[in-house]
Amino acid sequence: MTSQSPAPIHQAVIPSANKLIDVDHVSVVFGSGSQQVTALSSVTFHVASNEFVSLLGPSGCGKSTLLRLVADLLQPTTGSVRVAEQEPRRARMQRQFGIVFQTPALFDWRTIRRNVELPLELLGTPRKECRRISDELLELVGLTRFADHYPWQLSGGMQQRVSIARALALDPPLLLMDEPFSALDEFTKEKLQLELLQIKRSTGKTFLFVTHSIPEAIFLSDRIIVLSAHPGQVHSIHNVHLPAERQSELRETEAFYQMITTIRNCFHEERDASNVPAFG
Ligand SMILES: Nc1ncnc2c1ncn2[C@@H]1O[C@H](COP(=O)(O)OP(=O)(O)OP(=O)(O)O)[C@@H](O)[C@H]1O
Repeated sequence: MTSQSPAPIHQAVIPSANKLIDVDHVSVVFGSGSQQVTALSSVTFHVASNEFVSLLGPSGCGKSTLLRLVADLLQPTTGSVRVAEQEPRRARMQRQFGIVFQTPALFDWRTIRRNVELPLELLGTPRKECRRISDELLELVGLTRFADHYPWQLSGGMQQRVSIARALALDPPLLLMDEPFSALDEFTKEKLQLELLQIKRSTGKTFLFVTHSIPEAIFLSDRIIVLSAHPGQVHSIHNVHLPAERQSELRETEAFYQMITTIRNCFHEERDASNVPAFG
């Protein structure tokens, strides 16, 4: 759907106390003069506690910019962002969220265990407590027997599991993930997607997940926010009406294919309207 005929945006009315993330008419403009880029224009959406929400869209539509706003790595030009009813800066200081980036960014000279324990160490957590928490998290991500290995001894998928465990170390209610699986092969990617859903079930965390993969967004999410580019805007918001318990077989079902078609059509409309490829 084009900016001339905006898609209906289906947002359930949620009391503000239940909005873990509240993005309200946010615009972001980078640079000035002839270098000026409007990365986001009047973007509004929320994420409720316990939801898994994906930001989906073509390269350059502003997905990472949105995640950075929520993570207090960037300020909006106009509009407001609230996380747990507070400014992102306060939310960060209160450790309301953990972040996982596309590249794991682990410290090569620290063991896996000590990478996971780093945020706890920085807070002065007693040794025994660090150990108890890292034991739990390494078990959660299936890396108990690699605790004393170093990052360079692990595969890319295992390294990304470590960065998920590290993001969970301070037990934040919210995980922000910026294309965490996009550098991995298809098999590892699908395995980690299943594991992430298992982590969501066992921890009850809330997720804001950036991806440009339609099947990934559908498999993982409760809701998908489709963004259009130039400038980045909310194109449409889709509830994913698939079973809460998701297994690999789901990817082969009619309902899954149908959802892929629905979302792909959003991008075809966008491309037809602008006459440029909408999705790389
Ligand atoms: N620091 C910056 N200075 C200038 N322009 C920027 C800056 N950061 C992002 N942009 C521009 O803002 C737009 C949105 O970028 P962003 O990285 O958020 O998109 P994206 O959807 O995450 O893309 P990708 O999927 O390729 O990572 C792009 O046009 C980008 O070039």
